[in-house]
Amino acid sequence: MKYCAFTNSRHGFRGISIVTTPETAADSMRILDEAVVSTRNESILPYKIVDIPGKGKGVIATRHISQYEELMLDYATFAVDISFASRVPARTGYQLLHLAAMQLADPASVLELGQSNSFAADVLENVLRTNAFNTMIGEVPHMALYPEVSRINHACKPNAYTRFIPRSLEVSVAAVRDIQPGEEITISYITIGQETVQRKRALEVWGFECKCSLCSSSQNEIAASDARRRQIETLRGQVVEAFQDGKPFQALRLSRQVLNLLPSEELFPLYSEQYENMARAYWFLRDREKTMKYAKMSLEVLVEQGYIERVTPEHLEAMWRNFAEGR
Ligand SMILES: C[S@@+](CC[C@H](N)C(=O)[O-])C[C@H]1O[C@@H](n2cnc3c(N)ncnc32)[C@H](O)[C@@H]1O
Repeated sequence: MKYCAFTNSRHGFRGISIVTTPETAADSMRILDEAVVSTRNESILPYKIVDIPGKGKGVIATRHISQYEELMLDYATFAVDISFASRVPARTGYQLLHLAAMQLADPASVLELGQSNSFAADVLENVLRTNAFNTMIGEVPHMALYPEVSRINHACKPNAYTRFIPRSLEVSVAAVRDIQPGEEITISYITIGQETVQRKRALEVWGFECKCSLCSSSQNEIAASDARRRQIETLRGQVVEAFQDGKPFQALRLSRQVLNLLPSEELFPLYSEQYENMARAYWFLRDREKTMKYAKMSLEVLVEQGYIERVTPEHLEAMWRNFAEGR
């Protein structure tokens, strides 16, 4: 398999270099050939990058940020085909990675990102292992670096979340809840809502011991949070079983219990799922009015969270289809 370093200086804030196959490059004209140029006024950004004790650099809010407000927009500057490392001899691989970085107008925007991986033999391998997010370019999995998002530390009860747009290798960060000036902005690097043991296991690939506020709280608080998370997971599973057993009233009751527990763990991304479950239950009970009410509530959460622009008849029809087909 042949890999090359392709660069487009007119992509996002800093241009982009992609180490990939010529086939993937040919399928990625939008990213590699078109100008996706964004400018911004740095002086009005609602955050700044600072040193955070015990975590290297991090991002803090410089003003109040409202729930679901978009607080950061970033573009991938560097991307590498995931199969590259296993298919190319190490030395050739490192050379190509460095060539790709040097083709950028500002190689330091990549080379100076955080490095905390103890197994990496090269600076760019370290940067990738410490900071990259998985993303698809066309149909092919790649690792991608978003220099500013890369400065956001992980928290197990994060106050922000990422929304990726693979088509343009763009990512935006929005607030899970209101964020106060001076508060550190955090995202979750792993699936949200897991208990301590599962989180530790999932974070092993990142190679750091989590020092977020939840993991640094007292044993009692950690145990209480774990118990609530366990209960939420159990109830979510029971909702699915209730539908499988044809028990919509039970599903309704369980979904309400999940909804009551979500705020204590700040698991706002799960609201939409539970409102959809309630719509599904009322659909089985042939209550058209309530089906519509909860279907709309489910979709309105997605609008607020910035995943869709508005609730359309097509969204609702897709939901009815899913209910009818048991999906
Ligand atoms: C994507 S980078 C985040 C920005 C990084 N702190 C920097 O200085 O550029 C990920 C690295 O930050 C550190 N980090 C992130 N979240 C952390 C946390 N909750 N506790 C301790 N270290 C953390 C770890 O070294 C991790 O490998």
